Amino acid sequence: MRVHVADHPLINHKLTYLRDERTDSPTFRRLAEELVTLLAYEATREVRVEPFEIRTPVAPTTGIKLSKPKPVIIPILRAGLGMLEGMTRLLPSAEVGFLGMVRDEETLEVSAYANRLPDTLTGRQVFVIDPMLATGHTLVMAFEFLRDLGADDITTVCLIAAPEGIETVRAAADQLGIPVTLVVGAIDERLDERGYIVPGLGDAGDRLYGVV
Ligand SMILES: O=P(O)(O)OC[C@H]1O[C@H](OP(=O)(O)OP(=O)(O)O)[C@H](O)[C@@H]1O
Ligand SMILES: O=c1cc[nH]c(=O)[nH]1
Ligand SMILES: [Mg+2]
Repeated sequence: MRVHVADHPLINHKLTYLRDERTDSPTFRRLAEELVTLLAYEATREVRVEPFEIRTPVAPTTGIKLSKPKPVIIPILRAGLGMLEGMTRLLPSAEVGFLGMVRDEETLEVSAYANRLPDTLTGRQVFVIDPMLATGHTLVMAFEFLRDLGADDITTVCLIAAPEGIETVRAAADQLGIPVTLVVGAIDERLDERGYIVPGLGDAGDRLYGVV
């Protein structure tokens, strides 16, 4: 698994405000969207393109356009929804699938409650978006769903990751035999005893949408 940490002052500036416990929900949502747009720039560096003949007002020229099949963006609900708008702004022609997953706050085990994905993912560029990679259990289960649909090219975009979770996801990607790229805004210090990222930002879903 390739890991790319987007080290950029604008990203670090926005992450700092996102982390700040004084940041309210509307501002948190705006920052999450802005951050994913910046990270998506890196995550789409290898998006597939093909030559495209055009004519400018001055002369004919060959440019490029995104090739088919269209990429697929998969937000992991709830918190991944907070990154969807920013991602589709950069890839407006992408299709969008959905995975709903929640981790048990006590056991940290994950369960899936929603699954609406294309019939096949073979040959498609798949972008999984979820702000937090903590233990990695959520992403591992997501990869298993995607592997069952034939996924062979996955890029995951996260705002913050814990080192422990990255290693878990790396091992799972190797075991599943799927080429995975992880693009992340920051790798934090560690997980605490409740499975929260330290310093992190708390519960991303709650901060985006309130406690349910
Ligand atoms: O790496 P893990 O330890 O699996 O944790 C990461 C997951 O935890 C959060 O979701 P959560 O389960 O809180 O659901 P929510 O998005 O509905 O709040 C987050 O958005 C990730 O999906
Ligand atoms: O720190 C964490 C860990 C998991 N999920 C979150 O939203 N935050
Ligand atoms: Mg949550």
